[in-house]
Amino acid sequence: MTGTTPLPDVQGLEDEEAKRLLRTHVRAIRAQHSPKDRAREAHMFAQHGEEAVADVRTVAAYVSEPGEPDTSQLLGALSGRGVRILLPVLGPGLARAWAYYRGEDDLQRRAPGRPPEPSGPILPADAIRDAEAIITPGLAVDGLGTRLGQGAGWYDRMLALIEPDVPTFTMVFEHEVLRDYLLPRAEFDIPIKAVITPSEWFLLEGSPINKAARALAESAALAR
Ligand SMILES: Nc1nc2c(c(=O)[nH]1)N(C=O)[C@@H](CNc1ccc(C(=O)N[C@@H](CCC(=O)O)C(=O)O)cc1)CN2
Ligand SMILES: Nc1ncnc2c1ncn2[C@@H]1O[C@H](COP(=O)(O)OP(=O)(O)OP(=O)(O)O)[C@@H](O)[C@H]1O
Repeated sequence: MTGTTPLPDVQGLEDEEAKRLLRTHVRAIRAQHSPKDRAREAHMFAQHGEEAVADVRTVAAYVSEPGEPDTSQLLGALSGRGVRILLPVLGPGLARAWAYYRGEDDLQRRAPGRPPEPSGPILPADAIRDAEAIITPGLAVDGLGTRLGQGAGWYDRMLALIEPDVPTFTMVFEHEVLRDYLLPRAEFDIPIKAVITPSEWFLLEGSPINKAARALAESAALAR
C-alpha cells in the first residue's frame, strides 16, 4: 500500500494467486490496527457514509467483522434517520440472501466464521434491487473501481443483479485506495463507482485517482 508497507509484487502471477497474496497483505496490516483507532474511524466512516448515500430510503450495507471498516456507527446513524438497511444473510453453502437491520442487539452470529446477521425474515438475493445505494466491504480498491473482496465472490454475484445506475460504494481504509496499482480484474469482477474512507467519500469517475489508473491501464496495454 502507499506509505510504509509496499504491496507485494504480483507481476506475472495468475489472478487468483495475485489476489491471494494481496488479501494476506491487507489482512496482516488490518490485524495491527488498534481498537482505539478503529472506534474513532467508525465515527468517520459513519459521517462520510451518510453523506455518500444522501437521502436514500433503502440501502444495502454489511455488518463489519473485526478488522474491517467498522459499520456499527453508520448502521445506527442511517437507521436513526429511518433508512431501511438490507444486510447479508448467508444460507447453506454461502447462499446469498438479505434481511433488514433491526438494531445492533438483533445482530447475531449464526455460525462460526460468518458475520453477524439480523434475525428478521430472509429475503432472496434479488432483494438487493430494492436498494438505492449499495455499500460493499472490501480489502482494497483501485482507481478503476476494481474491488478486492474477502474472496467468496458473494458481492460479484450480487452486483450482477442491480441496475447499472445504482451507486455502489466500497468502504476501505485510506491506504487501501490503490493510487498507482491496478488490481487483477476477472470477467466476473464488477467495478464499483465510489469509495468511502474515514476521511472522505468520492466518485471514482473523473477523480484524479481514476485518471491516473486509466493512464496506467493504457500504458500496460501498450506494453503488451
Ligand atoms: N462483514 C462482511 N460481511 C459479508 C462479507 C464480507 O466480506 N464482510 N461477504 C463478502 O463476501 C459476504 C460473506 N462472505 C463469507 C464468505 C465465506 C465465509 C466462510 O467460508 N466462512 C467459513 C469459515 C471461515 C473461517 O473460519 O475463516 C464457514 O462459514 O464455514 C463466510 C462469509 C457477505 N457478508
Ligand atoms: N458472477 C459470478 N458467477 C460465478 N462465479 C463467480 C462470480 N463472481 C465470482 N465468482 C467466483 O467467486 C470466486 C471469488 O471471486 P473474487 O476473488 O472476485 O471474490 P471477491 O470479490 O474478492 O469476494 P466477495 O465478493 O465475496 O467480497 C471466483 O474465483 C469465482 O470463481
